[in-house]
Amino acid sequence: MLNAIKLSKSYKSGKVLDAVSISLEPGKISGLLGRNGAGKTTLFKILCGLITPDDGAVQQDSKKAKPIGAVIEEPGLYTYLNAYENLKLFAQIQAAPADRTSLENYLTQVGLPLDRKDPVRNFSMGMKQRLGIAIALLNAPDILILDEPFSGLDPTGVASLIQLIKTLAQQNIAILVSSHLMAELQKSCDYLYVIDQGKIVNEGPTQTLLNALISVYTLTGTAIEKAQSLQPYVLHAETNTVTINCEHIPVSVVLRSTLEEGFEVHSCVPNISLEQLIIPLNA
Ligand SMILES: Nc1ncnc2c1ncn2[C@@H]1O[C@H](COP(=O)(O)OP(=O)(O)OP(=O)(O)O)[C@@H](O)[C@H]1O
Repeated sequence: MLNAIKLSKSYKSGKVLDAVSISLEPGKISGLLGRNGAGKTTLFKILCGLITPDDGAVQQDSKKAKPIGAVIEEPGLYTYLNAYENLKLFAQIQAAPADRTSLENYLTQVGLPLDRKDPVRNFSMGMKQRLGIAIALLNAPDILILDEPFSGLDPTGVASLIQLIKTLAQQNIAILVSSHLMAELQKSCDYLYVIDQGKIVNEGPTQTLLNALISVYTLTGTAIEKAQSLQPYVLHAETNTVTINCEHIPVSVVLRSTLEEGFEVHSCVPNISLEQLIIPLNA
C-alpha cells in the first residue's frame, strides 16, 4: 500500500533521517516510536510530500487523487470557528464533498457531538485531535498519518482516541501513528518501528517485539509478596504488589507455580521502556 524506501534527509545541523524504510498496509496500525528529535515529524512530512528527501523514494498504489490524510504536529484549526464550520471550510479548500450530511457524518465518525456550536478555541485537546482527524478524512484517504496524537490527552482521552484509530483501521485505512510513549503504541499498534537518531533501530509485530524484550513484570494479588515461588525473581515488593524479573524462565511458568502455591494473581503487567527497544534485537 505505502512503501518508504531508504529515505534520507539532512539539514545544515546534520543528518536527520538515515536510510529509513517502512511499509504500511490497509487495515493495519503501525507505530513510530522515538524520543523527541528522533526524526518522526521529518519522516511524516516526507511521506505526505511536504518536504523532499535527499535520497530514497515513497511508493504507494492508491488510485485516489489525495491518498494520504494527515495531522502533523498540532491540528491546524480556525479557532474562532466551530467544528462544523472548520470542517466545511477545509472541505471547500480541498474540493471534498461539503454538503451537510457528509460533514455531519465525519463529525459523528470521529465522535464529535453535532450540537456543539461554540468555537473550537473552547475545545479540549482530545476534541481538537478528533476534529483534526475528521479534516484528514475528508478525501476518504487510504492512508492516515497521525503525529503524536496522544500528546496532551488524559488517560480517558488516550483510550477513546485509541478506540477511534482502531475503528478507522477496521475501515481498511492504513494508519501510521507516532509517539515517544510506549504504552499508547503498545495498546494501539499491530506493528512497531523504533526510530533513534534518524535510523530505524528496531521493528516488528508489536507483540513479538515486546515479548522478545520483556522480562520485568509487575504482579498484583492479595498478599502476593509472600509467595515463595516468586522470591527468586523479586526486584521489588510491597503489600499486594511484586515486581519480578524472569529473564531466564517464561513468566507463564512462574505464574503457574504461584497459582499452585494458592496465591491468586489479579494482574500481570509487563514493564518495558523505550530505551530497551532502542537497543536492536540483533545487537
Ligand atoms: N527545517 C529544519 N531545519 C533544520 N533542522 C530541522 C528542521 N526540521 C527538523 N530539524 C531537526 O531535525 C531533527 C529531527 O526533528 P523532527 O521534528 O523530525 O523530530 P521528532 O522525532 O518529530 O521530534 P519531536 O517529537 O520533538 O517533534 C531535530 O534535531 C530538529 O531540530
